[in-house]
Amino acid sequence: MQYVSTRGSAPALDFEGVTLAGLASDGGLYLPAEWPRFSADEIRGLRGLAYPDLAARIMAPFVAGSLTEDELLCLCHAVYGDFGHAAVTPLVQLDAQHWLLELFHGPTLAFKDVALQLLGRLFETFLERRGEKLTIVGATSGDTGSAAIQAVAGLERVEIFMLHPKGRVSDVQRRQMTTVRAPNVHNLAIDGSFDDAQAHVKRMFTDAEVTNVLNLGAVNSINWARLMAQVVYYFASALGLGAPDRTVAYSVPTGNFGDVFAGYVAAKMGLPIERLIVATNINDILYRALSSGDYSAGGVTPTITPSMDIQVSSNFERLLFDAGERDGAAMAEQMRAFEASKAMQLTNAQAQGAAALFASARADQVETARALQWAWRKTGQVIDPHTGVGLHCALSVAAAGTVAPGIPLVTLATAHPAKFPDAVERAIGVRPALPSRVGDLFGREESFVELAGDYAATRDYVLGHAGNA
Ligand SMILES: Cc1ncc(COP(=O)(O)O)c(C=O)c1O
Ligand SMILES: N[C@@H](CCOP(=O)(O)O)C(=O)O
Repeated sequence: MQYVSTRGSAPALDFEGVTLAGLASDGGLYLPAEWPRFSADEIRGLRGLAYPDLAARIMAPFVAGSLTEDELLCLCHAVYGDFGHAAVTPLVQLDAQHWLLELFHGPTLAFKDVALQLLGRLFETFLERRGEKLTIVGATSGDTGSAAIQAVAGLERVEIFMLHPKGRVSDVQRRQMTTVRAPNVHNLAIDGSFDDAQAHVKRMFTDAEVTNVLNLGAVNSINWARLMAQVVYYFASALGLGAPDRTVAYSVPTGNFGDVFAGYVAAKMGLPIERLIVATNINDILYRALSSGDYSAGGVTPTITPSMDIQVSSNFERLLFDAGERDGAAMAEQMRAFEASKAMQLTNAQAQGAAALFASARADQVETARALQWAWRKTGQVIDPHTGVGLHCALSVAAAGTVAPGIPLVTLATAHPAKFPDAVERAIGVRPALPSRVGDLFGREESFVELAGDYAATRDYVLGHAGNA
């Protein structure tokens, strides 16, 4: 399988190449040159497989040429054998139409573990093979950071610098990052928003001062391998609900557009997905883009769903490229203009391509709290606020008839409620406890460095400390 950049001028790479490269050298994001496709019969043949076996079958076409089927299967068993639930990503029924897909049974209690546990092992495999080392720079609004650090802490060939916006992640999220003591882990709290942190990270990949001395890698969803691993749970859940003989719709709490783009990939591969609901909080650039074509970033307002406090959604570029005409030069121009003005209008082809599968809804903080109350009172489920945004949007699109009553509507439960205990307790009066597998998070000492919000501060810190672990 070959991968091409959304901006058209970076070299095409194989799976090993894109996994280690992260961002393309032209600033674009890698996508498969073409989508592998499963027929309805082939999808039917996947029914009943255990999650690790299913994962290996779904991901096989994407890794072809870089991993053998046996190597991939071995990795999948090693990664998914260790989750806190035998089904890895279990479905929970809420009522006749609504379901939750629980994605938080990994070690750091959010959906990020599903992909990052695999990515850590892919790094080890490929770096060992090449005899190379990798300096990872990442940005997090809370969950990617903890999952990535957990996945790579202690690895000999990897060093990680993780940027989070100071004071804008939950205490549990911050402690999951800053209490990990490993010589290859650096936590940086920057003045600014997640968008600022993500912009610094992307800029480093195209800054020759950095790339001339460091072999940079990415753990954010700019790394294709992240999205590839997330495609699997769309297949697992849809198969469980009757696919391919029944269509399924999904409501996906969205920030960087990675998780919902994985659903788009599943649909491209032949999974019958009725609709993908892009569920946003009040930082609603994606809601505006998908409902009116206006993709313009305002300031970021902090909310009770901090992981989705994002206004520049990295992976939206992948959709614009693929749903438009896969024209790298035009995409590069469109993104250059957006980076300068922070505003863009979708082309007709992009808007129509997106409208075929996506719908969008938004939830403010009151609506989010009401969704938590609905889940608790009607079904006894304690859900996290990000899942609450997804559930509010699922309930509202179902009420509006956008998804017909006979079609199962699955809300992705992207984090464990105990990651956001204050917001959950305020909404339903119940304080969720951390599962014991997280250990004594509040008894451990924290360590992180505080940096100013400008790019130079981050770049200089990374250049000054890389390799000094
Ligand atoms: C708990 C949670 N829900 C939802 C999201 C949004 O996912 P995505 O950035 O893939 O759109 C995130 C952050 O990525 C998250 O951490
Ligand atoms: N919500 C995310 C933001 C980064 O998203 P990613 O999927 O691109 O890594 C987080 O928790 O850090």
